[in-house]
Amino acid sequence: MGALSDSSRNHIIPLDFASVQTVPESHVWSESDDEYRCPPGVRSGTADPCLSVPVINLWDPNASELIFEACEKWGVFQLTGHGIPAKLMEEVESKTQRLFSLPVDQKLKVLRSPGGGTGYGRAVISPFFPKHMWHEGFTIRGPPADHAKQLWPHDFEEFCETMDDYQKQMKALIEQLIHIILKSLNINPQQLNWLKSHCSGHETSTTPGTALQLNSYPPCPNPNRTMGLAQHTDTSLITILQAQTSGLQIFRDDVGWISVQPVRGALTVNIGDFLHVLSNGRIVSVLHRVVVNPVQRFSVAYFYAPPSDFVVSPLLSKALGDSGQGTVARYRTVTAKEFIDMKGKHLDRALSLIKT
Ligand SMILES: O=C(O)CCC(=O)C(=O)O
Ligand SMILES: [Fe+2]
Repeated sequence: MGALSDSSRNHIIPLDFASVQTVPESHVWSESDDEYRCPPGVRSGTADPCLSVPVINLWDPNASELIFEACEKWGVFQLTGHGIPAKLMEEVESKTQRLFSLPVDQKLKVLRSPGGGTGYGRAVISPFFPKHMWHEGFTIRGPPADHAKQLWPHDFEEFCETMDDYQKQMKALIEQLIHIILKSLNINPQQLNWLKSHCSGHETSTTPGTALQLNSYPPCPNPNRTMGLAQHTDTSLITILQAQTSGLQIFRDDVGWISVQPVRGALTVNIGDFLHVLSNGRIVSVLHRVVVNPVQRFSVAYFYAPPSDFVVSPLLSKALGDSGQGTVARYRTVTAKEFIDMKGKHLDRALSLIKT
């Protein structure tokens, strides 16, 4: 491997967390990094501890209204009654733990390649921040067999089966949620004609773009001076997160950072940029980050985006018109791929770059 690719590799390799006793300077987020810890003009620290993200049961007769209200006000909610078997959620969690518990030289066998979309490595948003994050990740797109065979040559099938099953169930749940939200917006779901397209496991320009992101936030000797995952919005229509431990915080303009206290068995549903644009800004694309605990934390995020060729623009409807937001498109038209590329170059400034 040449010198150039070695240095790009180094930008992807996470710290060997097991071998450090103190937090290295490269991972210390100080007061002067506050502009990265907090949106401009807002004090760091957390908001009213009594304020909490809505918890919605999908079986509630008013679930559709409650979901839409949460999307407009919060851009995030915890979902119970979602129908994902507890056993599958436990298996995904334990296989995630097993992966991150491997010795570092094993994990490096499946290192993400520079510019690549799958494998082990630092958060892809890392280059936008001055300090490194207390985090290691593993990204899966479609069947993870190639990487799993490298990690566990003799028993890779179980990992693949669990992750495949989970991805299928997440996809179906997100499509159900998108239907509910489009109905509330009075938008005909046929405008998104790829919804419920058959999942062959292989993505094309006409199938939804999906990814499963396994995250580990290792135990930290000085959690107050580190950042698990710096603030960002997701480049998805919807992201579904599974995590048993606290650490996720979401930002609300009117109150600041709020911790999401995981409800047992619930999944956290985050609205991403694409749904924000399709709703002409009516639905919030939630800004979020992860703070570090003294104990290790794992999370699993499933991202669902439109097909790369899909032309994304506000779907104006009477419902939007009624609120005065429907008559003028607040975002210009871009393909999903163009927007993803803009996000890769500009991160959270990408949305403002497509504002009309
Ligand atoms: O770990 C979490 O709770 C959040 C992860 C996340 O935001 C992401 O992977 O985009
Ligand atoms: Fe995220």
